[in-house]
Amino acid sequence: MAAASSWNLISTPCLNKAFSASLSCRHSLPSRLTSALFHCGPARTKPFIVKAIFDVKPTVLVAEKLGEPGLQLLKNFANVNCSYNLSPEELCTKISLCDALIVRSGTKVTREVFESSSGRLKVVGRAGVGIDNVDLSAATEHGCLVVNAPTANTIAAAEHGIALLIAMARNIPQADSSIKAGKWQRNKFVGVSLVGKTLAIMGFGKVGSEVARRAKGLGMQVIAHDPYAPADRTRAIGVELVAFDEAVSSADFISMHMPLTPATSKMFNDNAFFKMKRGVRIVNVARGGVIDEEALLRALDAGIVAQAALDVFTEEPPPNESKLVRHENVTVTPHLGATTTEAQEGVAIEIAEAVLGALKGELAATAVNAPMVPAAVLSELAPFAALAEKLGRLIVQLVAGGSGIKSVKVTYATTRGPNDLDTRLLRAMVTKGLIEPISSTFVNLVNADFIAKQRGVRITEERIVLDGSPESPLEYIQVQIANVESKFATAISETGEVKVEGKVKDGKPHLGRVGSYGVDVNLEGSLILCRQVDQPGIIGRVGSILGEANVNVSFMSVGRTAPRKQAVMTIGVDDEPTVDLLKKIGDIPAVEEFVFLKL
Ligand SMILES: NC(=O)C1=CN([C@@H]2O[C@H](COP(=O)(O)OP(=O)(O)OC[C@H]3O[C@@H](n4cnc5c(N)ncnc54)[C@H](O)[C@@H]3O)[C@@H](O)[C@H]2O)C=CC1
Ligand SMILES: O=C(O)C(=O)COP(=O)(O)O
Repeated sequence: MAAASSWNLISTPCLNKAFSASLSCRHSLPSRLTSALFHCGPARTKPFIVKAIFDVKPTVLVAEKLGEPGLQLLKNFANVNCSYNLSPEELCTKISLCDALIVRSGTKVTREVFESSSGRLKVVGRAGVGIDNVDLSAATEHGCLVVNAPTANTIAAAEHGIALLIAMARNIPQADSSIKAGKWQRNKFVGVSLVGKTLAIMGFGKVGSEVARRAKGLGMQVIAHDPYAPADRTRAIGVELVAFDEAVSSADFISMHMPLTPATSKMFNDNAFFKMKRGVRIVNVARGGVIDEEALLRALDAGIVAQAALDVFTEEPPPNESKLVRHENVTVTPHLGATTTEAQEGVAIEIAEAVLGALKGELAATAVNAPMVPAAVLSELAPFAALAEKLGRLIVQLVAGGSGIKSVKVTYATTRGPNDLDTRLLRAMVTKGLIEPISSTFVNLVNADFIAKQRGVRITEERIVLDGSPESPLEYIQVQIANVESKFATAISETGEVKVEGKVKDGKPHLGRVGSYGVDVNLEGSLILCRQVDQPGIIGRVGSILGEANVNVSFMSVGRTAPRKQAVMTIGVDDEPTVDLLKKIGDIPAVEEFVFLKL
């Protein structure tokens, strides 16, 4: 049966030259999958679009054991090739014939895998949560979507954490081995009680919070450390959010539940063990790499750590001779956190649906590097998406710190009815533009809403319906932030919000209004916005200050209320002016205020 599908991906890659070149070539593939790839622009903030038409069934390579219900779903739509235990070379060979790949934690999806796919691989499905075994940058650079199954194994992992906690505290694995070896050692295996003890949950996400709930049920005092968790979420289940040092120094038990990232890699090192209570007990069902395993061994030998229970290891499987694994105070399981019948069925269905949805061009809710949107919507909205992001990026820089951004309104002026204008992409792009300059978290189009919510930013949308031909999806987009001060008072509208408005002009994002002032500039490079008394010579003076400092002006526009009253000058600059240079502009007597903005 022929399955036709169009496939589209928006992302924000750092495009290098080689990548640009590889994106713009056409691939001639055995499955008659044709792909056309084109850029909307070279910058990392601009989306790129991938479109592929399947005229035969897509092929899905399942490289690790997946639950049967998921396999059945896949088989209804795709050719499914289950090949387990592939060597890295075998995976690279097979991948060039596959449109999607499904893995668990045991397969490393490296840059070489994406390179070997020669552009055919469109989706990688991680049948589980942690995506540290997938090279996300390489995936994005190769226009490949990565989706995961973030919810179905939460309870299994939390239950395994609790199982390890109790088994460790009561020496169950050691006692089991002892009795099977023909011994009866009732005095050797004296355990420790959990009730009343302090458990520090490191990483208060889905698994961490479920472990916390269960530990409270066991009568433990639970504290948590998570730099990104909102305090009201921890408070809701009676858990106190504390700093890292406080968590590790006051805990009797520590349980890891953060992802493995460059920031969490070897977070538990000699320094961290040094701060811990003597006799602390550690559980790790997150990732081996969050612990410096050699440091843990030292801490065990020194008696700082009394016991450890580990489901995960830096290298899996760990070397046979691993001193850590063989340590008498260490309990180990072979990465079993997600391995229950229920979780594996759930994960298989969750990942099969995500991969199939992606192959069909649907918006992927569990995308970890980029979302998918229908082809037609995407190509039509691409320039407006770039505009939306630029407006977000611009307005957030106009806000003066202190009061926090809580309420953002995005207004779309359109001739289209609600069913003919899908604004999800535009809202996500405004959000991305708003959040990225103020957040250390990487924001992609999928997590943008979530991160905004996490930061307490409410984004509302409104339409202004215009008369006219619905040929163009939008006339203009307005973004307003209420209840904040502005660094540039001119940006405050008559109704008191910081406001910017833009449109797409000649296919490019264009700024049309700042506060109540009309302006007329392309949204590219960097901008100086300057309000001055409208009088002869100001433009020339600003121009020569910039010129003398070798700052190249790309464009300039002036909007004014009335002759000789106030005017707003917008200057596009190719180079970043120094603070001293900006001060010179500010020192011009007619200049009332100015702001420098990076787009
Ligand atoms: N052993 C197993 O079989 C399983 C292991 N896992 C591991 O558990 C991890 C957590 O899973 P979920 O709870 O579903 O993910 P999640 O994304 O819901 O939670 C992760 C939490 O870690 C926090 N975090 C990030 N950086 C941190 C840092 N530097 N310090 C403290 N907290 C930090 C995040 O803010 C987030 O709240 C996964 O990334 C995966 O590696 C998950 C499922 C099964
Ligand atoms: O979901 C996760 O992050 C896990 O660690 C589970 O891994 P697995 O799918 O069992 O190899």
